[in-house]
Amino acid sequence: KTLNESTCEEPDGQVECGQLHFNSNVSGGGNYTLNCKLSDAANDPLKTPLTSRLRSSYDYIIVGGGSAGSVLASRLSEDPGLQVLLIEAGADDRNKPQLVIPLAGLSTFNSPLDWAYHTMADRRFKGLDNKINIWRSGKVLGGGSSINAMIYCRGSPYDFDRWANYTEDETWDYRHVLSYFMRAEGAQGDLRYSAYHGKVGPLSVSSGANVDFPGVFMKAAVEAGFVENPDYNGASMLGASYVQRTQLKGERMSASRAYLRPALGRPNLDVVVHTHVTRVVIREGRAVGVEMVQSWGTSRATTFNVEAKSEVILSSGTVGSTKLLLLSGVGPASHLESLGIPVVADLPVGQNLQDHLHYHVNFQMTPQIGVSLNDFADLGSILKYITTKSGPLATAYAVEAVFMEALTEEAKALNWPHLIYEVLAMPSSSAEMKALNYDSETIKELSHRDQVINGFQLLATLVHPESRGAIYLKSTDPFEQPMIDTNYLERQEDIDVLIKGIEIAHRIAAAPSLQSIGAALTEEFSYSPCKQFAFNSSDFWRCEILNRPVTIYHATGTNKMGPQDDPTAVLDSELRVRKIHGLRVVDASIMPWVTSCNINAPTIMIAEKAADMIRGMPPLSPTDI
Ligand SMILES: Cc1cc2nc3c(=O)[nH]c(=O)nc-3n(C[C@H](O)[C@H](O)[C@H](O)COP(=O)(O)OP(=O)(O)OC[C@H]3O[C@@H](n4cnc5c(N)ncnc54)[C@H](O)[C@@H]3O)c2cc1C
Repeated sequence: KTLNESTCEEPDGQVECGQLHFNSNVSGGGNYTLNCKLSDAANDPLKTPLTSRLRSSYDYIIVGGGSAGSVLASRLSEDPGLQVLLIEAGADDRNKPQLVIPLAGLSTFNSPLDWAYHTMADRRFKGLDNKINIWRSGKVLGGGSSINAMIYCRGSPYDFDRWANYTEDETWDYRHVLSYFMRAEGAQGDLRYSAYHGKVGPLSVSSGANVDFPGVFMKAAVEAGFVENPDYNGASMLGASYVQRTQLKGERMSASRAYLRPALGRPNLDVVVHTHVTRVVIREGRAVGVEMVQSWGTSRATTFNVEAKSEVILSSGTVGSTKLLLLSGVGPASHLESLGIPVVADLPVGQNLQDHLHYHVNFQMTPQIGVSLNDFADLGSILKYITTKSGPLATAYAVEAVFMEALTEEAKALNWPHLIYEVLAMPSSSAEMKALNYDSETIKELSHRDQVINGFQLLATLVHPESRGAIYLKSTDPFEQPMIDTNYLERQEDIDVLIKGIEIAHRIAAAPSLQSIGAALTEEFSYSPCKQFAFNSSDFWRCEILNRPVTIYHATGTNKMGPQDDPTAVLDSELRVRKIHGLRVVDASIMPWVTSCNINAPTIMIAEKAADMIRGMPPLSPTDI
């Protein structure tokens, strides 16, 4: 069945455009094809492909048009006196309905719009195919913000005060960064009335439920001891809240859509896509430009060099920026020497890797309320979305509420959660487990989940991991994926927090409101690798957690900023690469510690703040509420 008419077209005739396919197998319903005419499908003057119109030099070259790069390109090009070039390895994001209809973003996984980085095998992760994780990562304008779950969460004030303390730079404290969060934000609905939210910024943030489901969860959370919190980005993070989403009127608001698109017509901003930067050119301790390879459609790859008069800014994401620094001779000397790369600066690039992991606790329930798995792809939902831009297709990948829990009195006083529960209004399925790279044996053993039509998941998330991983190069080939040693769960403390998280998830499910709708664990048995342990014992959960750790794609920290005298820091607090002139990193990799929540909002804040630093403007005045 075809539901609408398409006007979408890709400039190079590549696929991905205009159509979305929904398969509603569970309900026995048909296959639906949605041809989209999108409100944002304007004829923006994006320059594709790379042409002779490119200049030989720019004041600023930004590598990577993701969350941070989109903000920087927009803010720096506000100054008509500056020539700015933004280089993106992935595709143009316009005319792609899967990047607009919120739930449809899931279809980008393992597509050409996803770098799909493979981590190194870890023999402890027996339930994962080849014992690896696959890190989703947007290879498209907007980067992660074009494919992410759209949860808008800034983090705890303490996160930023801790950064400021460590870097000895007070402009990173909460009061200062709050001004940048607010500059970025264009709050919608009730959020507009809060003093903690920005009203006129480009990044739209919406709140409120899309399905009937979460009301009962909020009630259950309160019964289980959480306070109801109207705004986790407000006075306190802790408690149970409806999720806030980077969306406008039911459509995804990526950083590209918010920042880059309105800037595309500026004569001083050039943007190229399908163009992969292979190296930063560094001469006599100064970054003077970049080398890049362009491959467009079937055309032959071409190598170009472009010069930077002022700075090269790496916004290629935690994996991409780390890889580029290493390829350019900036990194641990012994590692670079082992690959024969001349050492330009011996710095701890790639170390301090941190990520957020979670454990899915799966529940079934009697089908009295809310949505079922069928509802996410059925004709009713599609029509609801088309007519009202709401319903299951508008959810943040089915996350409708979040509960945040601090485990100690000290953390409670700091407003600093140890655990976050994302409440997923959807039961697990083989398709989901496959996307998480569970191995076929595990999927087979858990295949009874496919029979659960009404259910939900509590994603217990470890917020402050103690374990640290690292990223290295496998070779000097710029197109080869790097080695990502996640080192997940190396520290017992991390496992202990997740076990506690599972306990609390059970407590929430035991609350009267959820019991009244028949909430029960989807499985109460030990699957093969953990059979030697009694179900529900700590050893059992430890085994489960270690067997298949699941990331929520929050890799950070590999190019951390720090104080001048700290040999573990790659950048100074103005995000300049130490020992090199004219080179900065501005993206999620700069965080010394991962924030207490999802990382898109803080990455956008970092780029907003960096734009002022780069332009030599004073920081925004602190906000005191
Ligand atoms: C599936 C998924 C779900 C997520 N859910 C959420 C969520 O709900 N809420 C939240 O806050 N965060 C979420 N995140 C995390 C968040 O979106 C990212 O951490 C954030 O986008 C990182 O921004 P960045 O600018 O550091 O990097 P990116 O946004 O990844 O940008 C890097 C850009 O650089 C480009 N690039 C890389 N290498 C090169 C090169 N050599 N040459 C040229 N270009 C290059 C990439 O293609 C990309 O466009 C999620 C992430 C994923 C993948």
